[in-house]
Amino acid sequence: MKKQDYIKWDEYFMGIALLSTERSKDPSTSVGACIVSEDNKILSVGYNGMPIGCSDDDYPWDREGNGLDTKYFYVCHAELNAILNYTGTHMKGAKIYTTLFPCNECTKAIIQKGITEIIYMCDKYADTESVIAAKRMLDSSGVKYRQYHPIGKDIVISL
Ligand SMILES: O=c1ccn([C@H]2C[C@H](O)[C@@H](COP(=O)(O)O)O2)c(=O)[nH]1
Ligand SMILES: [Zn+2]
Repeated sequence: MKKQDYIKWDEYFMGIALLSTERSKDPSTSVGACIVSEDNKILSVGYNGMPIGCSDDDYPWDREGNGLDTKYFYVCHAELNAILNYTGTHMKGAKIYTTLFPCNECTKAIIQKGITEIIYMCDKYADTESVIAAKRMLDSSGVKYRQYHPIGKDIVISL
């Protein structure tokens, strides 16, 4: 008889998005994303981080202060990184698993690449204009989104 306690696709891909957050250097919000084809093949992954050549040690991670001294002008978002990291030809009909609901800028890129479903974990910025705008664009373009609800299974990875 086959093993019964295997994880389903949602747990597998959200698990990879969650593992990707472990690469983020953001001290307040680590985000991970995993893009998956229609037939459940992983196309790309990403996390929020500074652009190539912009040292994690030289650029700010602050949330507040003078705009140029905060992270917001510099950090590349997880979903955008996952899209940019993809080396294949197309991602039409793909799904994106992300640990945080995408902002309006990531949402534009998601729509333009032909991704048709967003599975997100946390929506802590639901009340912000960015996420309200994101949902408006998703609704207009017919991109589905649904929240992932953890099943309460702990998986320990010993490294
Ligand atoms: O779509 C998104 C929105 C935000 N992020 C990243 C950008 C920042 O590194 C953090 C948010 O930091 P706060 O301190 O919570 O403001 O999340 C992202 O990757 N994708
Ligand atoms: Zn974003």
